[in-house]
Amino acid sequence: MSATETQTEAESWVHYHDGGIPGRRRVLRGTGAKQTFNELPKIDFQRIYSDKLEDRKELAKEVGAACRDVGFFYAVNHGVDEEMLNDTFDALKRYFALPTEVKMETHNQKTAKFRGYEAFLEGKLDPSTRGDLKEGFLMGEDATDPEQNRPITPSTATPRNQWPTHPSALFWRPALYRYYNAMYTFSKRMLHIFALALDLPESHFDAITTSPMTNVRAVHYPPQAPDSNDVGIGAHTDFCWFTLVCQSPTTYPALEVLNANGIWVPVEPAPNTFVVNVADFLKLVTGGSWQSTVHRVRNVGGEERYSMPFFFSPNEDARVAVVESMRREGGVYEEFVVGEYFQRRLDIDRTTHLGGGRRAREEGWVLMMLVDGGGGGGIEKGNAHDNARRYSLYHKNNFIKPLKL
Ligand SMILES: O=C(O)CCC(=O)C(=O)O
Ligand SMILES: [Fe+2]
Repeated sequence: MSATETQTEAESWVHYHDGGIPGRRRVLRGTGAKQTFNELPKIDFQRIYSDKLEDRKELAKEVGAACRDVGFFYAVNHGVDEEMLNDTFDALKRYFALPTEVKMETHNQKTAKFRGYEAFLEGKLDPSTRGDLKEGFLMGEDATDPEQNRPITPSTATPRNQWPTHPSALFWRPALYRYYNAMYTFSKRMLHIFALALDLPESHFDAITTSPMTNVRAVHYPPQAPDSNDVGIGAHTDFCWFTLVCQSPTTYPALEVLNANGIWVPVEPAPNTFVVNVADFLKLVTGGSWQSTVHRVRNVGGEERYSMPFFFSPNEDARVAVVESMRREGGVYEEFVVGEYFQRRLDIDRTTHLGGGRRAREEGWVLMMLVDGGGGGGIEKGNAHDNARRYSLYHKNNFIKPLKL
């Protein structure tokens, strides 16, 4: 049993953090157990490239069910070049093997958007741990990087990414850009499938994703002792629109997804597949009927592990709200600005080591009940601390008001 799980005679709870805010879920077994998932659905994505709308709609139906019931699925036959994906993993191995001083040239604390190198234990998604046992490198949308081929307007003229300049590290930028551009293109198609899954026209989200917020985080998880309290990445939900994860093939699964019974479901690495998950924004705009499911990484199989999540969100200045068809009568729905919400969540992450959770609350960030979505998360009535009731973090001045249930 890990440090994030506690046991008393009568009950056991699993603890996690959602937007920097602690939550817990009762572990349910036997007759008390709920209907929930015990594995991730595998969805064949060949149909994403079909010329026939019926094929894409059929795919969207499966995707919608997975988003509602699990919040996670495997995308198989995604069509993104396998050799390029393998080459990118090789580049990750090479990059993280570089001397620390080469990597620290681009330390992420030097940028407002947290871009660049993150050293071991600097991330701390679960404050009950000593920090995440991982190192990473974050890059993302940046109109000043010519690889992105975007018009530079005054508002986007400031560089966001940092790239190493040491000769031994020059391979890194082109390697990461090959991956970034391929995932970007795939994500745009994926967005059409999400729109269809919500019974919206395929192009519904196009207007708010003309220059989307996107990130690749390359991550290296060293092997951790199986009996330690460490985590590779602490239990959390993602704060983007959706995430695509490529994970390196380890024999023992390291990524784990929390089901409604408080059981960590392992996500086996499957060759040439993406693990796709709904994140907080998509949960938000679906009024909570799609799950942004809690997950974590514990790399206890004795192997080095590498992963490269691609995070996708709408344009920074996009104003979004719950889609019309998912609104409930009597609910209060306000628009919020994607970039503002995103930056605050980044700031909270950045300051976690410095008491970020408390500071966030002092600054007016509050935990609010979003909606009692069923499916993967389930509903746990009667316990105000239980995050299974689907709370989320919003700023009291700017964003969504609590929904009346
Ligand atoms: O490494 C992984 O498989 C997942 C990482 C993750 O959850 C994240 O970066 O948000
Ligand atoms: Fe994540």
